[in-house]
Amino acid sequence: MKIVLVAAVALVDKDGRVLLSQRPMDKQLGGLWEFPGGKVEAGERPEAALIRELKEELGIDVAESCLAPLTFASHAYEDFHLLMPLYVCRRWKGQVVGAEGQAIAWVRPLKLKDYPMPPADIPLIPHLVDLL
Ligand SMILES: Nc1nc2c([nH]c(=O)n2[C@@H]2O[C@H](COP(=O)(O)OP(=O)(O)OP(=O)(O)O)[C@@H](O)[C@H]2O)c(=O)[nH]1
Ligand SMILES: [Mg+2]
Repeated sequence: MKIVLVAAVALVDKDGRVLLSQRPMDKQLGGLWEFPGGKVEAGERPEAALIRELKEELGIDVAESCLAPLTFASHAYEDFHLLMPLYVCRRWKGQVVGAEGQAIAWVRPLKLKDYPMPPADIPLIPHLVDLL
């Protein structure tokens, strides 16, 4: 089984809300709400991948020192195994926008369950509820 490494982040605002981003309808798991991030490219560090994806997807600048590891997802999809470290970040530069046209939402931890998420993400929610 191919292991795919994806770096993701829970951006947390001053009110303790978490940012979710809606996957484009035409992609795998389209329409589901996910943590921003993406695939780590060959030779790339996960933190660098995340900083790159945050710029591309949300238009913000994040310093590596502001990425704190929280937990990870390990999930068997039909065609690959997802290994996804989840960081927490409370500081960034710029205004968070759906830079690729996607919907975004700031969500209170206890409301995360109201947003349909990929199966790999479900076990991550209690960690955020505990933290926040
Ligand atoms: N970013 C992100 N990906 C997730 C989450 N949960 C989850 O199962 N995934 C899966 O991890 C993979 C990440 O792929 P992606 O499509 O976001 O990758 P990417 O941003 O590099 O985009 P691209 O491959 O279209 O360039 C997808 O298979 C996606 O379904 C999540 O919370 N955030
Ligand atoms: Mg992505």
